[in-house]
Amino acid sequence: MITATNLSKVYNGTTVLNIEHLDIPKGQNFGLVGNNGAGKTTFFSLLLDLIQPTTGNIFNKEITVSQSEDWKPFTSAFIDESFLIGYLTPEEYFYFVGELRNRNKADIDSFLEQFTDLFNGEILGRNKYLRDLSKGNQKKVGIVAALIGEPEVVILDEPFANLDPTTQIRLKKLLKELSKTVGTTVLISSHDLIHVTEVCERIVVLDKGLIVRDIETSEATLKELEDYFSREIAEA
Ligand SMILES: Nc1ncnc2c1ncn2[C@@H]1O[C@H](COP(=O)(O)OP(=O)(O)OP(=O)(O)O)[C@@H](O)[C@H]1O
Repeated sequence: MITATNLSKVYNGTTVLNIEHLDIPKGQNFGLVGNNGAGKTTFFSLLLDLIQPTTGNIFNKEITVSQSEDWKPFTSAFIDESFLIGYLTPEEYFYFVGELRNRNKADIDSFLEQFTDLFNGEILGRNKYLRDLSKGNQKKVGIVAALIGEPEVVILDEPFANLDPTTQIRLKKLLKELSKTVGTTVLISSHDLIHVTEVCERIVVLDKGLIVRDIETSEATLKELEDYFSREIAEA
């Protein structure tokens, strides 16, 4: 579904991402982990054509994302709050995204019913602008909006950050079901090794822009990741 070849991004002479080859098959629940500055957001930004690669290409369903917009109808993402529109209420924002995805208000209203528990009475019908919601509630809106219109590819940067424990548990279930029952290709990044190993069937570790681990998730994965990330502490 998604392929990166010879993909690199260089800022001021520093290579922040360098991926020789990466294939993410359709329907995979794919997790990206790595310390601060490892290149996770850079990879997602390239995939969404928010930045241009220095070298190489990234293909979404064989479409070169930097050269064609044909991937947009089946791809959605929530990277950060800049994806939201602060002066809209959540309802207005969901309807707006719905229009982009050819869904009318009635479609959106019925789509939103499944998120009543997740919203916990704090999102809909409150007449609050998105800019006035808490960080966690903004994130809920962004993630749910990214699911409007049954996208084939969903990209979420740090989806668990700022969410309360109950919402994290609900979100994990939701993300697992997305790939299992609907066949959505789900890409997430996370600093939470427990969440990412629970949700993702494959985990790639980035270190200074390089892929240093590519793991099919198993019972041993959490320990393997914890060992990997504690190695520097152990060496010191
Ligand atoms: N516009 C830019 N100009 C210069 N350097 C940049 C720019 N954008 C990102 N970088 C650098 O690229 C590197 C990778 O950043 P990126 O945001 O992809 O990391 P990340 O893995 O998402 O980190 P975090 O876990 O902190 O979110 C960092 O060193 C960052 O400073």
